[in-house]
Amino acid sequence: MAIRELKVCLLGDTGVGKSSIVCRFVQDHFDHNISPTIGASFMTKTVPCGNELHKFLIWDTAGQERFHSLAPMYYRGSAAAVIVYDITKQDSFHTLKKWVKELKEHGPENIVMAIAGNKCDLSDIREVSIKDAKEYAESIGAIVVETSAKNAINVEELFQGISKYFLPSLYYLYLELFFKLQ
Ligand SMILES: Nc1nc2c(ncn2[C@@H]2O[C@H](COP(=O)(O)OP(=O)(O)OP(=O)(O)O)[C@@H](O)[C@H]2O)c(=O)[nH]1
Repeated sequence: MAIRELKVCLLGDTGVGKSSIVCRFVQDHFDHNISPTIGASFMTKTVPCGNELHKFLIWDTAGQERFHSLAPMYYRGSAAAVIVYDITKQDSFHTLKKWVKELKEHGPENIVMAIAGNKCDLSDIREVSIKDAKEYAESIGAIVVETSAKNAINVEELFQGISKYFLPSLYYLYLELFFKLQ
């Protein structure tokens, strides 16, 4: 099976749960006392998608403002960016919009953008509505999903959504099938 490597970076305010999403996805684990990321951290996970394997090379960046200038090192060359906000913090949704603007101005052309509204287990104290998030995502052509790293909601789906963008076109699938049948 062919392996496709996909560099993915996570961006967003400090404390929105970027590291927790990665930890849930890669290790299926949640740590209540997780420390803020310093600089960035790197993890990988390989998942099947269609007739190939996708190896995610995941760069989890630090959300604290003092690390902002490092971000281009991680989004440069990325196939996709997961931009995370906390559904209980309107400010974090504002920061997400700033990241989208930066990606559009300085990020790779055609980067796939996926928005994750994290901490959906705290939906009773939400400050950002699903409607607002969906409208915004649609306006920039991004995938959007509400996640909970804590309760393992939609984390797999978030990365599956990214994976689908990189499936070979149907044409190539048919071609492959045709030659296999010869
Ligand atoms: N209730 C709830 N808490 C969460 C969730 N995800 C993360 N947290 C908590 O939010 C806090 C921050 O999580 P992190 O994963 O460190 O956030 P981060 O975005 O990586 O933060 P930086 O590394 O500073 O950029 C921690 O106390 C987590 O336990 C979630 O889905 N639900």
